[in-house]
Amino acid sequence: MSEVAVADPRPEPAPPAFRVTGAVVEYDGRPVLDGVSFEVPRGEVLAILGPNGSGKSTLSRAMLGLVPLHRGGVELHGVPVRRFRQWGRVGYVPQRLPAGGGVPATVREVVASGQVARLRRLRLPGPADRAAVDEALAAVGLADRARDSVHELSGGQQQRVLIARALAGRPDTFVMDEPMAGVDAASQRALAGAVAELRRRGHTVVLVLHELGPLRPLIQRAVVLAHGRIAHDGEPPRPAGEPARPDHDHAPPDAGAPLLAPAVPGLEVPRRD
Ligand SMILES: Nc1ncnc2c1ncn2[C@@H]1O[C@H](COP(=O)(O)OP(=O)(O)OP(=O)(O)O)[C@@H](O)[C@H]1O
Repeated sequence: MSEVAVADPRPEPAPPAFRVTGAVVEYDGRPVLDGVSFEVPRGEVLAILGPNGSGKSTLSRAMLGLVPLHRGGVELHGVPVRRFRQWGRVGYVPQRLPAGGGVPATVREVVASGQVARLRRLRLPGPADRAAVDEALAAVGLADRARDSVHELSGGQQQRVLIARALAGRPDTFVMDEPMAGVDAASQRALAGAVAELRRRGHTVVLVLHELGPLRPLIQRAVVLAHGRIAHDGEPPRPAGEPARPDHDHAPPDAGAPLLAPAVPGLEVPRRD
């Protein structure tokens, strides 16, 4: 009897959120990324670390197609970045709020702008979109600042606005470029709470960081750059003297849970009076 080919009932494993292969970026003929290859599986919280000028920001921007590669390739969710169209799945948090050319914008307006990739053309935001903005503001502890001008906020609070803007589009893949740099302690706690919630939900988060700081317990893996190359890829580096600890995975992801106040336990938001 001849054998009949039976389709494998197991679904194809999902492609990694990011696949970077032999990435080379040059400025003025000088390589600032020099053959970088790694993958970020879906649901991983990964830190890109390294000294000043090692290429961290360049790598994070190249992962989103914001910096052209001289050689190599980047795939997002299995699609070459140049052909990738599902930008509603991706939330990018740049280092700083763009100056905005003096145009006044409220916190709520900036956060709502994060939904542009999600909203189809000519469709006005509906109640679900407004609820997503409220939820994003609450997740970073800025619900009571929604009507204020972003330019009245501290640097740390503006950083929280940028994170809320990324959350508002309800993406499942985040790239955050130094979200903790120059940020006050309350905002650091708020940001760590928001990242903890993203991890709990099983989202993919890539963070460019100078140091792990309060995010340390949340980071599952670190890629350390030196002179544009990967010097380490694995367990996050521990501070000198700290013993190795067992795997610190927490509760399994829960995609249905609300992204609300528990993300920021006991947070005190500085008031502007
Ligand atoms: N647009 C640019 N034109 C020329 N050189 C650049 C440009 N952007 C970055 N560089 C250079 O590329 C190198 C890597 O910069 P990058 O910002 O990626 O490093 P980084 O590790 O993020 O540094 P930092 O921690 O200081 O932000 C640096 O030497 C930087 O001066």
